[in-house]
Amino acid sequence: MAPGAARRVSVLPEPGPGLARFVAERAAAAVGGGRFALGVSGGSLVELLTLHLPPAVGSCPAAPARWLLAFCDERLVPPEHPDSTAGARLLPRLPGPGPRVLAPSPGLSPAAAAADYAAKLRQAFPGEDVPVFDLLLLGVGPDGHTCSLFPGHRLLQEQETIVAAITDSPKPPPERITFTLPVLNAAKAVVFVATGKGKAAVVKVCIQTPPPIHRKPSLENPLPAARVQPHSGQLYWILDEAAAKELTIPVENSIL
Ligand SMILES: O=C1O[C@H](COP(=O)(O)O)[C@@H](O)[C@H](O)[C@H]1O
Repeated sequence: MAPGAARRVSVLPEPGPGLARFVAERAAAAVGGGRFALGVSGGSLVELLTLHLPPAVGSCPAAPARWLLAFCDERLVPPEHPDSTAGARLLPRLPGPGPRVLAPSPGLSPAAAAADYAAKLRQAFPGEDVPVFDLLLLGVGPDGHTCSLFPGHRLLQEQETIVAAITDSPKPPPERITFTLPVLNAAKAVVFVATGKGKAAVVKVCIQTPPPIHRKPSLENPLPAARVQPHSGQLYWILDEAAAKELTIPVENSIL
């Protein structure tokens, strides 16, 4: 952990409703100061959100109309493709009026899509070198990737760009764009969500292996998800029992 950063690990029988309530509470707290900037990853997480977020955020002051919703990574496929996160069913299900959505523009090359999305972010976060999200919701793959940052990939070293293009993703589809670690680590709060026994081993490595603070991180270690240590924000892991089954540390049974 970065000095000063708080981390909580919660194991819930059904993470979806707890996660949705958590997002609603964060939204209600943040909109007092203006808007609620939320970043969402893809994969199983967006499916959980599609089911559980809409009923949790219908009422003011958590209402999505005051949100800025962005995608932490996106697979470069047409919006109607099942791999598209922005094209997933979440957005139409949120109660209206909907959030302001920042999504990568379809039909561009990976490099152009990354530059275009970075420009949209810069416009939405004026005056901030690195956009500071109120909350980022992230997943983790069984290999330890998060967003489209994969183990051993050179993008883990990226410090200048806020959105990077990847054309050799080991997980299909190969062309994607992704927030870089500086954006993930600038957030006020980051929540990792992992479910299922296929995530148990990587969850244990990410949560229980201390970061090698005594030396510059190598390409291989720590895993991408374990490199997310918000500088001054909070870090949460929300797990179901299967994903938590290899943990040997004390965990909480609530998130709020
Ligand atoms: O490819 C991706 O994978 C990760 C993990 O997805 P999951 O389905 O195993 O939960 C996801 O967080 C990321 O956004 C996505 O592009």
